[in-house]
Amino acid sequence: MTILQSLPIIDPTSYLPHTHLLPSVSLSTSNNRPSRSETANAIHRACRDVGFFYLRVDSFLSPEECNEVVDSGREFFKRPQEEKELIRLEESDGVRGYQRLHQNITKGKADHHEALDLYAPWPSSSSPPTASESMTDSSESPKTTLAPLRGPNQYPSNPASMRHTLERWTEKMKILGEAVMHAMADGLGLDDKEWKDLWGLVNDSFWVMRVIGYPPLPPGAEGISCGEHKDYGCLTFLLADPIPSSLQVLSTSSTWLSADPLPGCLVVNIGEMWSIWSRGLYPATLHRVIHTSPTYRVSVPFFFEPNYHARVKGLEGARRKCLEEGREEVDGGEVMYGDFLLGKVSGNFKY
Ligand SMILES: O=C(O)CCC(=O)C(=O)O
Ligand SMILES: [Fe+2]
Repeated sequence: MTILQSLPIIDPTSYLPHTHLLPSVSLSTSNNRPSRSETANAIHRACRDVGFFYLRVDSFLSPEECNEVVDSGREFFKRPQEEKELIRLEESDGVRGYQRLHQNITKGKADHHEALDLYAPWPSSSSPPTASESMTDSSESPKTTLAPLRGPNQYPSNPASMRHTLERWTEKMKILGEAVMHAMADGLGLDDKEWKDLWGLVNDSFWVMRVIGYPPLPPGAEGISCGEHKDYGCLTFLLADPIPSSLQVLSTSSTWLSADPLPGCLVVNIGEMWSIWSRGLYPATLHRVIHTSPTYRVSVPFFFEPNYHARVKGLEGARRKCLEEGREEVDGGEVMYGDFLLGKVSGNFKY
């Protein structure tokens, strides 16, 4: 098995609509980028062998717009605690809004970070709550009458531009989501009809965005900045400030690799829904954050997820690919993404 010292770098330019490329990327320079088949093959290897990769986005995102997102988070976290608490989770549906330091729990342990969590608007066409969608019987339930995930997003008043900055970022991430999904479908060898079917499961993504602030871990303290976990959904696009050695990824060779930010790149990883679609060929990778450097760290993961009501199960194309590569397929069953997500978020916070 190859021991990877660092994460692969994938350039999705050939899958991005030309109209969305930066003006500085002329047709001639975009022709120097990898072809669709080169990108698709590279993404297949990255998803199969590592589960994490760098996505080179310098043809699509300017350094200024990336900095603006991180800077707005940094500004927000500097505001007085009482002001941040005005938009705490409990003011909405218990999952949208500001969470204070240690409010997020991973595997029973409090994480040393604060955050602002946002979700796609609740799908208007959806049916009334089912029993599995209610967490009102939990002793940990927030003091809110709104069912989880059904409340409004909450935006800070300071900085006032943050809402607009994050909404613009969301639109960009959705375009990137389509490009990377398409490259993955090609990498897996799906035909056109199979790609369209897959796209139909993510074309109204129930996305999630977190703006996370990490104070340094106190020296010698027990605890972790963000506990070891797999992401729940489809694809995570992580934008982080340049502080190295914070995010760590468990490689298939069982060593922790540092996924340090690279200029012009986002860090991307695949979540559990891709693990099911790919029949285990693309395992969702364990990762964690241990932030000991003395500088306050800001990261902004955008989770490009399936549609809320998408039914996710192993793809036929993945079965063919497993056979072709002589790999055993893993049956991950079938889940309704929204149910799966609710099961996860309802245990995430201490109120
Ligand atoms: O802050 C990071 O680098 C990663 C955060 C993360 O893994 C998550 O929120 O799922
Ligand atoms: Fe994560």
